[in-house]
Amino acid sequence: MEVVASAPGKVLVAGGYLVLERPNPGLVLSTTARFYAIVRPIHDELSPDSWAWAWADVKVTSPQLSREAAYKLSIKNSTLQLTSARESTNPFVEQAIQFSVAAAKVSITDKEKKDALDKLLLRGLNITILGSNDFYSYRKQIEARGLPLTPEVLLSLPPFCSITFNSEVANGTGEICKPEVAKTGLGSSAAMTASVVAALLHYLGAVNLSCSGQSSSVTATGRDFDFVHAIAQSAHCIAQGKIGSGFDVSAAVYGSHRYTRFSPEILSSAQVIGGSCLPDVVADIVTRRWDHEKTQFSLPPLMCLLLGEPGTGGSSTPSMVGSVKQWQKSDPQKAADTWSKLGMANSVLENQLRSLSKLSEDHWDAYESVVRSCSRLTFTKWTEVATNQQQELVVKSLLAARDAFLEIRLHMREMGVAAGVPIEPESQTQLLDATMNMEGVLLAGVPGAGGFDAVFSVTLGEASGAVANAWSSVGVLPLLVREDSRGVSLEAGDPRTEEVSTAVSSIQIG
Ligand SMILES: Nc1ncnc2c1ncn2[C@@H]1O[C@H](COP(=O)(O)OP(=O)(O)OP(=O)(O)O)[C@@H](O)[C@H]1O
Ligand SMILES: C[C@@](O)(CCOP(=O)(O)O)CC(=O)O
Repeated sequence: MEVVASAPGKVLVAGGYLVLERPNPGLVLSTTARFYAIVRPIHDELSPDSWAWAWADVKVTSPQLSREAAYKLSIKNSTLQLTSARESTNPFVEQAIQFSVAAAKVSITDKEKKDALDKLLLRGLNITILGSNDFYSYRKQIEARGLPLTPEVLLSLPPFCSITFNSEVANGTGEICKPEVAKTGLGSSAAMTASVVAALLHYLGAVNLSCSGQSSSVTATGRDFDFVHAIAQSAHCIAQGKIGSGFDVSAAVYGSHRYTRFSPEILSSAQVIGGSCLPDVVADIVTRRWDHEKTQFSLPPLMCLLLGEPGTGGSSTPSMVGSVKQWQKSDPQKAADTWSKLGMANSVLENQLRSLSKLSEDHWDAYESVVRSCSRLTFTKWTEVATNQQQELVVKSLLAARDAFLEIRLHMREMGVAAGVPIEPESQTQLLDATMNMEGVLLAGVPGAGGFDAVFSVTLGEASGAVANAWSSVGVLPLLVREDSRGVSLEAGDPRTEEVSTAVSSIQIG
């Protein structure tokens, strides 16, 4: 028996910083970048005396990092004891395993099912973790080989490539920092945690994700997704050592949506965790009223999310968040004013995108013809394409979404200047302005907390190709990632064999 579950990476297109405080929403799009967790037993058979065992074997393999960690899992407490070298461990995976096993035990109360669960655990857990290439930055290697910064070069990489580490850097005190994986900022820890939790909870029989894979996770079988979310969010916060807004975990579980954060108090018991009481902590977490909100939201049809890596790297979300919070304290009036303007502009953007989705449903022909025509024109000419009332509505909404986004960018820049952090630094402003002035570009901005690391654009029709070419020509690497609104999902098998069979069938067809 083998279970494979996957969870996507995210892009926060609006609501950065504000989403940290309830009830401000964030608009988060999930992507084609996915983490996969494969769970299977270590032992085929249970030995007759196994009922007396107190510990089960756990093996975690990360082929891309050439890492393997071995543990003993306490059947009673659901806690892990490491039996291999410390270097190969990962706090997100460890917490995901402990929380999932404890959650399965808490949720399964039937005596027979409980015995079956213990038997399954005693056969050991063999967990393999794989992350799509899109989570990692290949910019430096591409540059070092003198290759062009194009999506085609990224496409030529084998799937689930080995991951290279950033070179070791000495910090100010002269000590060498642990090398870090070069990432694209899609939320690898959240996607990884959600995929491991989903695979384990399904494998252990605590949830059934099999009927939900195809449908929108925001509405599909609510209870199972909510259960995966509560466990993944708890494990992620404990592993990370802090409680963020959680939009990354939420997107990994539910897919694209409009997110309002959970109340941090929900995790108060988990924060005072002392190994042995994990089952009590999990029992508490799963009975809490999780008050995060997720409302259906995704890009309207014929719109494309594009991401680029400018390669100037270097911003750090925690310190940017810290500086913004500091500024809120030191200048509360100005901060409240900026936040209120940002909140309004975020809401206008959301409403215009919703209107566009609605227009596409109600008047598809008008919608399609306007979007296709606008995709070939700069925004200054968009009003000229409308020839009837419905088409005018589409153009009006496109332009209003653009204006709202320009306003969001303006206030994000103001906030950056006031807080002394580069939320939309000058180099990004130039790139984003140039991008927003190209044919068929609706939006271009910095995702999430902003900074130098990444840019995104939402383009109309087929315009993304020209934007990607323009980015390549100015040294911005266009990534292969697109929006995919699916959240956690069960997979038919190991994605490495899937990739091979798809490649083989495409060769045969070709
Ligand atoms: N393919 C992989 N297999 C196993 N572990 C991985 C893999 N890729 C990344 N990791 C681990 O995942 C964790 C990512 O955590 P980190 O806090 O760096 O990410 P993040 O801030 O969520 O990422 P991002 O920059 O993508 O938003 C690290 O512990 C890293 O070692
Ligand atoms: C600043 C913040 O709102 C967004 C951070 O987003 P990202 O990790 O840069 O994608 C922080 C948060 O919501 O946890």
